[in-house]
Amino acid sequence: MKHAQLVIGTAGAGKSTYCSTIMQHCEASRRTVHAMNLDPAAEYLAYTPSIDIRDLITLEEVMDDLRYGPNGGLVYCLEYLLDNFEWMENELDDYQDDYLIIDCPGQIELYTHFPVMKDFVGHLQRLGYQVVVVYLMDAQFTDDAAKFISGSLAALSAMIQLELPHINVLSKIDIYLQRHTTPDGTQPRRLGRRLDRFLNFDINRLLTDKNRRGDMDRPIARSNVQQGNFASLNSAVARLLEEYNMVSFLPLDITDEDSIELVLSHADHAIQYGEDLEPREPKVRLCPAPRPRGQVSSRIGPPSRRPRPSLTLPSGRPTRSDRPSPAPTDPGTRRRRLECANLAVGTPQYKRKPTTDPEPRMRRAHMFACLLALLFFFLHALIPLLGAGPGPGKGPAPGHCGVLRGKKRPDT
Ligand SMILES: Nc1nc2c(ncn2[C@@H]2O[C@H](COP(=O)(O)OP(=O)(O)OP(=O)(O)O)[C@@H](O)[C@H]2O)c(=O)[nH]1
Repeated sequence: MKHAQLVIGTAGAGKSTYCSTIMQHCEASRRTVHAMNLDPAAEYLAYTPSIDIRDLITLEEVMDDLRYGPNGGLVYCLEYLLDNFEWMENELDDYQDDYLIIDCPGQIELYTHFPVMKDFVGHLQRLGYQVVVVYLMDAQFTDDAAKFISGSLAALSAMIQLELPHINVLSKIDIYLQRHTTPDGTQPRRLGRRLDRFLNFDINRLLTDKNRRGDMDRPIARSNVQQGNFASLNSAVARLLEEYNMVSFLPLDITDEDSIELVLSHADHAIQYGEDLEPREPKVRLCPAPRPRGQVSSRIGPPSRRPRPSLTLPSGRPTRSDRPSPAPTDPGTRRRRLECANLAVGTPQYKRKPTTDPEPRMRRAHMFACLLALLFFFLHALIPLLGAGPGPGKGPAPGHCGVLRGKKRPDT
């Protein structure tokens, strides 16, 4: 199974930064990920792409040669890519089984109006790729409820147009937190709750909350949502999105490893990444030599499963480097744990023999049943002879002396 993330979003939302952040994060956890740049106008990228549309065509060439404007030129470049998709197939051949992160251009109409991106995804799917869309929206959109609603509608529009598993991400949370932090380093008490309303699209609260001065440095601007000619339309659209639970967001703070992991794990889950991976064989020798105390290889053990982080606000959480390292374990305990781990993965030399072999037990039960049957048979055969005495019609044959029980043989 092949997997890919299609990273889209408004211009400057942080798509390239997201790609580079995810790549670094995966590299650190020894996961192979390759980036593909689909922006023919990109001048600077924060990562090194393995596949780059600029190797095929650039916006500059199109604008110079065909005298197109930047937006028309961009659409032309992507259509040119689709017309020459064999080039892309050749490029993809080098990364057959790898996870791809595809950095897309920032023109939102490519996902909401034109069919080019949908066709591009169709080609990928024909090659066997499972694709998830990661839609990025800048956290500064939360400053204004109207802006936020229109950004959410754009996300919804892309979701409907592309018809793919879809994740919405509120990017640049680090900047958002910084902006709301006072010079003495404290954050307003309501900051988390305020952000939560956007993440869960609790627009009802956004529209009805009183913006008391002093609650926030920057109160949510609601004026253009609740006033003017479009107040009812705005409210209706917002309530529709909220009631049908169509849009929600994950926070992304690129300075917080847990936040990055949260977004990545949602994306992985959406395309079932990792479910077809074979658990790696532990590297253990068949007849392990006794290890000196305290030298236990930490690589041995069952394949570790990353705990799925809960969907909580990243603010104020310690980063991975801040967390205290676990207390050292004594070598004896570690050895016992290692043995347990090896038992759990069924390493041959540690396979425990069943304490009782089932075969002899079965045989014994079988013999016992036979004996019982024989005894039963003999009892049935002997009882009439021994106990019953001559009954009517069952007496000894004439001339037979018989056995007279309890009676003396009459003297003759
Ligand atoms: N502090 C911070 N800066 C960010 C973050 N994401 C992006 N930026 C900055 O925002 C600017 C734009 O980011 P890009 O990653 O180039 O955005 P983009 O969406 O790829 O831009 P286009 O491709 O032009 O649409 C750059 O200066 C980044 O350094 C973030 O999470 N935190």
